[in-house]
Amino acid sequence: MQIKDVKIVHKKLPLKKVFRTALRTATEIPLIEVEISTNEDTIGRGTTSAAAKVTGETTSSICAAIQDYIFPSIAGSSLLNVQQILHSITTSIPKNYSAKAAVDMAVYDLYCKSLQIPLYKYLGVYRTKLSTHMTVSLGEIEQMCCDAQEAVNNHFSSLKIKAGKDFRHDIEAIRQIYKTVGNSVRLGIDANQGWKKRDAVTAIRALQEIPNIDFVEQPVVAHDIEGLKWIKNRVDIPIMADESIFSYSDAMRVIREDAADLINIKLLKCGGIFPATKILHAAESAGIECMLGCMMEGPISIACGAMFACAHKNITRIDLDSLYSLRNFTLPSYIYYGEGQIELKVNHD
Ligand SMILES: C[C@H](N)C(=O)N[C@@H](CCC(=O)O)C(=O)O
Ligand SMILES: [Mg+2]
Repeated sequence: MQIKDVKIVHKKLPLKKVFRTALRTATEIPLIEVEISTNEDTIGRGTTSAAAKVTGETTSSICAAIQDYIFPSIAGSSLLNVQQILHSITTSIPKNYSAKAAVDMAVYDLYCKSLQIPLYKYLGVYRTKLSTHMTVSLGEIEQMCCDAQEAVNNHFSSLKIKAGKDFRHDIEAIRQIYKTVGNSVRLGIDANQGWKKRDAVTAIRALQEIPNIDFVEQPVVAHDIEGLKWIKNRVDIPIMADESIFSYSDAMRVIREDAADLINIKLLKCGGIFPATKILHAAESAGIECMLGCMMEGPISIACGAMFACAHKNITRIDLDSLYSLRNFTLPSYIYYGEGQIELKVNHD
C-alpha cells in the first residue's frame, strides 16, 4: 500500500462558551481535517487546529506546511516503512508541529487500517478509564467560581484553573474557587506563561495553604527555562512545563536542566503520536510523570490522545476537555466521552 494523495479541509466549530487564557480568547475551534489516501483507496484521517498565539501556526500556515513540505516528504512511500514515514514527517520542515500532528495521525490511521485493527490495539492498552480535568476559563472571580461548581456538579473531580493575567487576582480567584468546591476536587493551576518569576513564587507560596493543588503549569514565558527552574526550586507545589516543551529536544533540555517536575504532552504541540512517544519515554526515564493535554481541538485528535493516554503508565494526568465545549461531535464507537470520564470500550478479540 503506497501513499498517494492528500486532501485538506478547514472549518470552524463554534464553542458553547468563550475559552479564555492568559494568552488568548477563543470562541471557535479552527479545525483542519487531513485525509491521506493510498493507491488502494484506503483513507487515513487526522485533524489539527490553529492556535497561533500558542503555537505560532495559523490555518493558512498549517495547510501550506502540509501541502508544500510534509505531505511531499512521504508521498509515494510504502506503508510497510511506517517508521521511515513517521520520521520523515518530523524532519520535513522545522517546527510546524500542529501541521505535522495531523499528518502523523492520518498515517497511524492508515497503518492501523492496513492491519485491520483500531489504534488502541496498535498502541496497546495499559488502562481503559481516564479521568479528565475540566478547564475553568479566566474571568471575573464570581464567574470562575460558578464555572468550577458547574463542572463539579457535572462529575469532574479535577479542575484546571486558568490564571496568569494578574497574580493578585489569580490568588484571590483560586482561594474563592477552593472555598466553593472544597477539598474533594483536585486543582491544577495554568498560568499560560503569564507571570513574572518573582510574582509566580509569591503566588504559589500564597497558594500552598490550599491542600488540594496538584500542580502549577507554565508559570513563566515559554523560553525561560532558567526561570522555570528558579521557581521550581523555591516552591512546594509541583511545576509543570507546557509551552516550554514543543519538541523532543525541548523536552530533553527541560529534563537535563531539571527545570520542571511534570510535563504536559499534547499531540498538536509536539507533532503527533510518534514524537509524543519519544517525549514520554524520555520523561519516564528521568522519573518525570506526564499529563496528556490538548489544545482547543476536535474529535479525531482527542480520540488519538485518549488512546495514547490509555497506552502509557507514565501518563498520570489527563486534560482532554476540549470536546465538552462543542455542541455536537462524533467519536469512534469504542470511545465513551462521558462527563469527567473517558473510557475505552475495548474489544478483547
Ligand atoms: C483545552 C485545554 N484544557 C487547555 O487548557 N489547553 C491549553 C491551551 C489551549 C489553547 O489555547 O488552545 C493549555 O495551555 O493547557
Ligand atoms: Mg497549559
